[in-house]
Amino acid sequence: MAAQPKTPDLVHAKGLAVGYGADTVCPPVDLRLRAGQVLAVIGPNGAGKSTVLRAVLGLLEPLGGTLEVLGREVDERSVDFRARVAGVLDDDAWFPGLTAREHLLLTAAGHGVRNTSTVVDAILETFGLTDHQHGVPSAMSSGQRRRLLLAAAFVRPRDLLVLDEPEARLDTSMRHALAELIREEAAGGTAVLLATHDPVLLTALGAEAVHVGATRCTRLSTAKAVATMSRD
Ligand SMILES: Nc1ncnc2c1ncn2[C@@H]1O[C@H](COP(=O)(O)OP(=O)(O)OP(=O)(O)O)[C@@H](O)[C@H]1O
Repeated sequence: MAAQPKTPDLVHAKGLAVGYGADTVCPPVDLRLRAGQVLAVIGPNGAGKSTVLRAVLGLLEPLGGTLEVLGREVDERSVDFRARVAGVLDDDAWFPGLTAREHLLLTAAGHGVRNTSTVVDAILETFGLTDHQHGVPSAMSSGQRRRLLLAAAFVRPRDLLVLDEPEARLDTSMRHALAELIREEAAGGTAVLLATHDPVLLTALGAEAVHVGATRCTRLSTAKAVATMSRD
């Protein structure tokens, strides 16, 4: 029987040290994430989860160890990286004069999506934003803006989706919908790396997790991760 081709890791970090200036914020972390997998990063407030995600997105230089995304050193300015990696961090940055719909159209068109109008209509519906599509983000609630940020990541092509606490500010029904969307992402072959504080989301995803602790980072099964979350 012919050997199965090895699926390359979309994210592969070994002894990755992250931080600000010369100071690391957490112990070194190992990450391995393949196409179609979901991996959570968990840990208490201030543990360093967002900082790890920022490094994976190429927004922070690693301070040590190795980090490869899409099989090579991270270069967030490369066309390939920008085309294939979508990230949602906890930062709202909007064009003040553009509506929700216009933001999504711009994102989709900028990433070469065809039939942008149809695609955007569907995403607006998915994220419950159809009735708010003609409003500007500054006139939306914080939860609606959060939905829009997430929608912008789902409206464009992606092989790797990096989400920082995607559950934040979402109501219960949107959280359920989000779990389903992430499951569909993985089923479609996208790799999903997410920081989360939500054991319900983690359980719904059945995802393994890397726990960022004070003295070490540990890869855990879903059940162990949920138990650990209750102690953080
Ligand atoms: N821009 C920055 N400059 C310097 N230190 C920072 C900066 N951003 C975050 N930190 C510090 O780095 C540490 C890790 O922060 P980080 O945001 O990665 O934690 P987190 O695990 O994502 O926390 P939370 O669960 O609260 O979102 C914290 O001590 C924080 O104060």
